[in-house]
Amino acid sequence: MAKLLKNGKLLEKDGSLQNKDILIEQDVIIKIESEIPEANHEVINVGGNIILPGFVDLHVHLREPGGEYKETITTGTNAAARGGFTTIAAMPNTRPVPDSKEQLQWLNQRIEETAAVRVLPYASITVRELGKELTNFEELAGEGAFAFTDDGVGIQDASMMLHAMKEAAKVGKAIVAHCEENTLINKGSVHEGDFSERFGLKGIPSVCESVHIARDVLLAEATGVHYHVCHISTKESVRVVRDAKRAGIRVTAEVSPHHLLLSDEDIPGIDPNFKMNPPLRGIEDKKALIEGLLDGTIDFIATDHAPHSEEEKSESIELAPFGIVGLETAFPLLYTHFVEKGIISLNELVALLTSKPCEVFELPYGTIQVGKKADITAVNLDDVEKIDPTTFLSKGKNTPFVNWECKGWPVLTMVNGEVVWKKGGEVQ
Ligand SMILES: NC(=O)N[C@@H](CC(=O)O)C(=O)O
Ligand SMILES: [Zn+2]
Ligand SMILES: [Zn+2]
Repeated sequence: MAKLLKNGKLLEKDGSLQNKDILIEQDVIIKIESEIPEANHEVINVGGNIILPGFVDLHVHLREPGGEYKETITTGTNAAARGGFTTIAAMPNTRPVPDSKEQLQWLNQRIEETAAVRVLPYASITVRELGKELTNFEELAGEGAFAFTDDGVGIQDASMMLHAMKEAAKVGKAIVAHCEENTLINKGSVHEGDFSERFGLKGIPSVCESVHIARDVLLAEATGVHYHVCHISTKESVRVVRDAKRAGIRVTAEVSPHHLLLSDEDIPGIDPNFKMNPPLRGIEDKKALIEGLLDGTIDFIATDHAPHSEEEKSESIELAPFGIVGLETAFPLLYTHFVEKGIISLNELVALLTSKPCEVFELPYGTIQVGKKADITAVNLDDVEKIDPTTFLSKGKNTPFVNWECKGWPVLTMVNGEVVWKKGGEVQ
């Protein structure tokens, strides 16, 4: 039976909201009109809420295999569905790492059996992400690797990166880079700046990230590969990416909601729920990230959802792992702090979470159109709620945004024509 989404308001390109019904046959949108008769369709009433393309998050840690106590493919994708995300890309810093055909086959099978939303698996650049030996890019691409990354660690060796880029270019895949120079980390757990000085903590300097980006854009120029920068965080990094784009180098970048919303000035005290990699930088960095997002230097937003157990996050600031969760709070936070405050339009925010990442990685998702997959998120823009980690479907409760009051919460998420989540918490 075809499904009919009724009573939804579609966000048009000019920013206006139009009452539209959407007819879905199997997993595809077959008709969008102001009034489609109910006939014998299965009617899904979206109750006057706004209808958006399902959100796309190309930077998510699902932790399975090996870290199931932090998150599983099931819990992580349920969290994605609750956050309105219909397609996510899974980072490979798992145990084992998807660095071989067999591991990637296993992962794809597991995704097929247990994921609530579409999951695109990354493969690693180096074997076990150890930075010593390249993986077999051709084999991994053949097995459906979305792109290549060693997220969690930087590629230290320039010649390793050069060879990785050449291999990635050959198979037509991107190199997605966690940029961190090990000799500059300084054993820090926060940004090297006012906060680290005030609290007498070791700090990670901005150059720890930006020197890798500067090196890599030149390597990207030499190889012609699509080079994508993960979780960009410093003003110098933004400048390097801007200049590289101007020079015609094929570089793209993502930024996380937390780096757009917070700087080290906002850290209330020593608290591992404010510890992530890269760290929250200075206020000038935050401003540069927003400016970079507005002028197109930064291409899209990705959460870097990084769940950890409460036990791990209760360790000292030095010992607690880096990372915070993001899937269930991204849209309400960004809507409240950027759209409601008039910094960007709703259309722009939605594009940064949907069509932009899809354009960058040539994915056929991220828009609501006849003939496309029915990946749809309905959002109640008037709903005001406080962020409460005890309600998260993610196993990870590690967020710095506890009790933040936000407006604009997802109410229904559909992937491939199937409702996978509905407000009230019930997972479909
Ligand atoms: N971002 C983080 O702070 N942590 C990530 C690793 C990463 O994204 O580099 C993790 O896997 O926990
Ligand atoms: Zn990373
Ligand atoms: Zn990450």
